Amino acid sequence: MVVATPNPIRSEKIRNIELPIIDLSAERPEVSGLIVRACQEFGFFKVINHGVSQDVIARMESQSLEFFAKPVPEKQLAGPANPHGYGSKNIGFNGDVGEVEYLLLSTNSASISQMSNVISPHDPTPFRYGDWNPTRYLIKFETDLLVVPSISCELYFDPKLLVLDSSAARRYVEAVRGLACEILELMAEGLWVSDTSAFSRLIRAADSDSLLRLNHYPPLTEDSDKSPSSFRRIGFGEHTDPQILTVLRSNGVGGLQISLEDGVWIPVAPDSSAFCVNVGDVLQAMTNGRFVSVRHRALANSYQPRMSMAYFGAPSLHARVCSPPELVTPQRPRLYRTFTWAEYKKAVYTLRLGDGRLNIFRSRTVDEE
Ligand SMILES: C=C1C[C@]23C[C@@]1(O)CC[C@H]2[C@@]12CC[C@H](O)[C@@](C)(C(=O)O1)[C@H]2[C@@H]3C(=O)O
Ligand SMILES: O=C(O)CCC(=O)C(=O)O
Ligand SMILES: [Fe+2]
Repeated sequence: MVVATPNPIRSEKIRNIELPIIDLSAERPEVSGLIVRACQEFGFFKVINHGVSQDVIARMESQSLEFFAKPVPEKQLAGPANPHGYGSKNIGFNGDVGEVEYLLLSTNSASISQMSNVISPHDPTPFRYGDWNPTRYLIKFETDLLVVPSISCELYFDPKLLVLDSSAARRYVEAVRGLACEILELMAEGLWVSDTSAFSRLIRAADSDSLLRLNHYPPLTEDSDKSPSSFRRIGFGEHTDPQILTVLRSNGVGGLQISLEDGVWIPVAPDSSAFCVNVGDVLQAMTNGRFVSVRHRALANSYQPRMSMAYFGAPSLHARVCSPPELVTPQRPRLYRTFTWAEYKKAVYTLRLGDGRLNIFRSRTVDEE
């Protein structure tokens, strides 16, 4: 007798709620008020009229598509993800898996431009510094794909970024970082924090630890198991984003879901004119719990490939995370102790994808501070 196993995803409750869509071209006080409300209620919202040029987005999307369309052995030259680089199915270092392949890149502009200076298509003697190292990386300039040895030298750089046209990636990162800073300043204004750069300053820092992640969720293949249980697959399991703010775009294929109450998932409709923005753990801590870092996940579509591009705005490793004074009051005592992003990141990478980490940083009692 064949016993049908219920698909855990299918039996979950799904509720259709439209996330707030905030028009950034509206009046500033109105926009900041709407953003604050969305971050308190949902931790997620969409922005339209965001000012990021369609051309910058289109170039980055086509780079991303081009990368994922390459044969696996070529993509693997940019791996393994440790944590930066190309990864497939394995997420992080603690056994998490999903139906996703990805490229995780540091956005540290100093390191990118150092590398571009070292390897320049117009420079007849491109490799000027350091000793040769046998590791091979894919380096792409304009339309040429070269496989060259990387160099190990005292300058820090992330050669894996160069699997993409570095100018497309740099422009995209600059544009989304600008958008993230604008949103963080609107948040500070809406919360009546007098230092309106208190949040944005952290991701503007030249040594900020921000990341760009390109995710590709392949559909089922011709020879895949077509039983009902294989139809809706977990692409990226449930988690919260550890950083300050995430700015995400996807192609027209849905899959992102957020969880507001236990067991109820809310699908986020794909929208090519919008960016989806969400509060990260560090912003929950910095707002002293006013804003919520909400659990979310991505399902892989059975028929169409989903692609998403996420910018994670993070502080620099040594930056201290604490709430501005206006957000700590006798009625709302400090919820989290001060910590550095390096400390938090260490906890993130020690734990599993779905583990909560902010609780480790809760203030014990006000007296202990
Ligand atoms: C399993 C893991 C992957 C992750 C680091 C972690 O140990 C727990 C958090 C994961 C996450 C989720 C949001 C981002 O995609 C990410 C880059 C991050 O900062 O935290 C990933 C990490 C990763 O894939 O390296
Ligand atoms: O692909 C998506 O829509 C979500 C990806 C995500 O949550 C992440 O990369 O942290
Ligand atoms: Fe996420």
